[in-house]
Amino acid sequence: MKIPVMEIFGPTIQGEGMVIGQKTMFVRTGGCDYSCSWCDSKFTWDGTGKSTAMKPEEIIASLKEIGGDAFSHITISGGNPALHKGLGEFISQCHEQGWKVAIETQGSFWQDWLTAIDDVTISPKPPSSLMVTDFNKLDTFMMNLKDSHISLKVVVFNEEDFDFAEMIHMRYPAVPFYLQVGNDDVFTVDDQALVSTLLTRFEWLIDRAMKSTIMNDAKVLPQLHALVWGNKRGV
Ligand SMILES: C[S@@+](CC[C@H](N)C(=O)[O-])C[C@H]1O[C@@H](n2cnc3c(N)ncnc32)[C@H](O)[C@@H]1O
Ligand SMILES: Nc1nc2[nH]cc(C(=O)O)c2c(=O)[nH]1
Ligand code: SF4
Ligand SMILES: [Mg+2]
Repeated sequence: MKIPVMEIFGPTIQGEGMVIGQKTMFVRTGGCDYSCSWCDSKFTWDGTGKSTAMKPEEIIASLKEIGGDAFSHITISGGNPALHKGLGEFISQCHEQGWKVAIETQGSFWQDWLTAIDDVTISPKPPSSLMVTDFNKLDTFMMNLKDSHISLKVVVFNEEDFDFAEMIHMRYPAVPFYLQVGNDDVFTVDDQALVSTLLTRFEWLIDRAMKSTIMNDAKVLPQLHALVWGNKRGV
């Protein structure tokens, strides 16, 4: 089964969440069932980017061509990679290569292959995204992954988003929880100004989390790749 691939890149570091700093290759699929106002990867779903339909073995070959032997971890992102049934075969083939596989998804769409993933990041969307979470779907999604290595990651832009993050953490208290700084200027090429803004937002998010008794065991992180490379793609 073919998979729509927008880009394959790396090795680079995972800049976000539960395995931040991990050396990894990225496979970014096309298409999303959401349309977040501040999505930093809009080209995967707004028609401005072009995908290539690839078989699992073609993606494996491309990863080897681009990354050589200098990696052992793959991160699948998008778009929403969970829209693509064909990724199941790709994940098996990665494991046959001895690679670990991580995924970034928002928890809106289930695939049975999700239980085969080594690191699952689920990122429900706060009010500022203008998306509305279907909690029936998310509850089932979380239940299905109860024996997996998972985490929740909520992007926060404002106080209302923080309240949403607290609600999500309370709903799934046993799941490792990450707060992530929102980038509200995903097109600027002025890296210095962007980094300065992001660090100010990071400081605000740290302060806010420190005041919250609900966030006593949360982790607060920036997008490390944005601090290093700004809005550059393919890093
Ligand atoms: C581009 S999304 C792709 C995966 C999946 N659709 C999702 O949203 O989880 C990857 C991660 O980037 C986060 N993200 C997207 N736009 C962002 C922004 N402007 N600032 C901070 N994080 C952002 C998402 O919340 C998600 O955790
Ligand atoms: N370095 C790096 N880390 C990331 N973590 C999540 C990413 C994503 O776009 O899903 C991403 C990305 O695009 N680059
Ligand atoms: S769910 Fe993820 S890829 Fe889809 S629009 Fe939102 S941030 Fe972008
Ligand atoms: Mg990104």
